[in-house]
Amino acid sequence: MSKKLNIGLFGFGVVGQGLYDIVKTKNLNIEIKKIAIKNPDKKRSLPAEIFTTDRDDILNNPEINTVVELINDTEAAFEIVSRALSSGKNVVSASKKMIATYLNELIELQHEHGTSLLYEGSVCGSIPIIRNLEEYYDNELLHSISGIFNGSSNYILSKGFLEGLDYDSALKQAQDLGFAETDPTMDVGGYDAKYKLIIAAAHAYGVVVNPEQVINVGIQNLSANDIQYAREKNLKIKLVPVAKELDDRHVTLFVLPKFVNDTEFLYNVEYEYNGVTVQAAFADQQFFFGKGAGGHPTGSAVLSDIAALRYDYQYEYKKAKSVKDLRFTNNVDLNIYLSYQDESLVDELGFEHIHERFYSGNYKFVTGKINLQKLIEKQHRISESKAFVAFADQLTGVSLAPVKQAAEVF
Ligand SMILES: NC(=O)C1=CN([C@@H]2O[C@H](COP(=O)(O)OP(=O)(O)OC[C@H]3O[C@@H](n4cnc5c(N)ncnc54)[C@H](OP(=O)(O)O)[C@@H]3O)[C@@H](O)[C@H]2O)C=CC1
Ligand SMILES: N[C@@H](CC=O)C(=O)O
Repeated sequence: MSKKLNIGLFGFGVVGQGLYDIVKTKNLNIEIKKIAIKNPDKKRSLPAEIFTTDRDDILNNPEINTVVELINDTEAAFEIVSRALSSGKNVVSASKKMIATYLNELIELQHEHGTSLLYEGSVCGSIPIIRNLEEYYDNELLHSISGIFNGSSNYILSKGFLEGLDYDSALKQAQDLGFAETDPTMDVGGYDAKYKLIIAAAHAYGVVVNPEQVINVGIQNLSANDIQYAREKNLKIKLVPVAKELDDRHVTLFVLPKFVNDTEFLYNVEYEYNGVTVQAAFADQQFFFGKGAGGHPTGSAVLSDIAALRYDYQYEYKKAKSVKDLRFTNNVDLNIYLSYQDESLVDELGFEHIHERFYSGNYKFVTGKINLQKLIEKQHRISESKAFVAFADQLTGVSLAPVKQAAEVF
């Protein structure tokens, strides 16, 4: 018999309400006892007695054994989750920024207090990728994980590419549908996809990477010329996070827009759908597909975690224990496309090879091989000068850069 879960829920927005809708249709051995929210004056769909603005009503309540954290405030979420884990309560969270930022601390708290933190809903909404990376691929060597990890930016790209809708209107729709973050720069700037990538990489490779070390370039500077370039080559542009093992000691992570061709699974992933491509040594290529944003899809993943807690499920971070020598690096070479206005940017980026250069009126682009570290150094410059960068290759083309001779380094 599974144990009864008495839940204290933090957050009753898109995902909190979505979870509540699903829970009430089920006859599980779980009960939502109290819901903490921020604004006591907001109109709610449930009786006032269930709500509180005092987090202690949940955290200090001995009857509540499980906390579900679904709020949009990273620091408050970390405080709530830390206190819950430290006081013997298991936690389910979907707050990817909080989890990616504080993953080492959260792993430590679980070890120290013997409590469990599950977060399937934090990565690609309804797609069960974390538990698969943790359990199913436990003994598999994973060459790469990549995909579409952000529903809002994919929604905007699909609306533009398939329906010709302008960027601002498509973003407004993504916000109205509850897909976008409170600050949508998180979505369109590739931050949200990066947080999710970092969480996935911890389970796939056992490396916990500081978000500040990982480049994220978004879709804000995408122009009609870039879309036209893709169309003419029968390509689509998607925002793609990549984690790739380069050799048995190095793994790299980056988030860049990518040209995707029609033989790739991601080509047909549209709107708020997400997709995850796993390239494994023995299983070869596998693809996971599902809704990546929205109250009910995310609520379904949160509920699956809650149900797993009835049987005391915990992540073991198995790869972290088994793979000791793997290190994160940005010292990789990759092929990119850069469309730009400011000619000096191309020189500053120091391409290793230029494959193609094009000038016509106000549309200029270059394709070539570059060191990722160079892109990181010039990231602000690229964004300020309204240049657009995309990964223009397959993952097999991403390689560890040769170590420079001392004379070249200095
Ligand atoms: N929307 C989506 O599709 C997905 C969202 N997520 C993540 O889930 C989390 C919630 O997202 P979402 O539901 O969209 O956000 P919303 O903005 O819709 O809702 C946020 C909720 O958090 C509450 N809240 C904020 N601060 C506090 C606090 N200090 N104490 C208690 N409650 C607080 C708000 O209260 P009030 O109602 O009073 O304003 C609100 O109910 C975020 O971390 C998001 O990144 C993950 C996957 C998908
Ligand atoms: N803002 C996110 C919500 C889900 O994680 C997205 O658009 O994917």
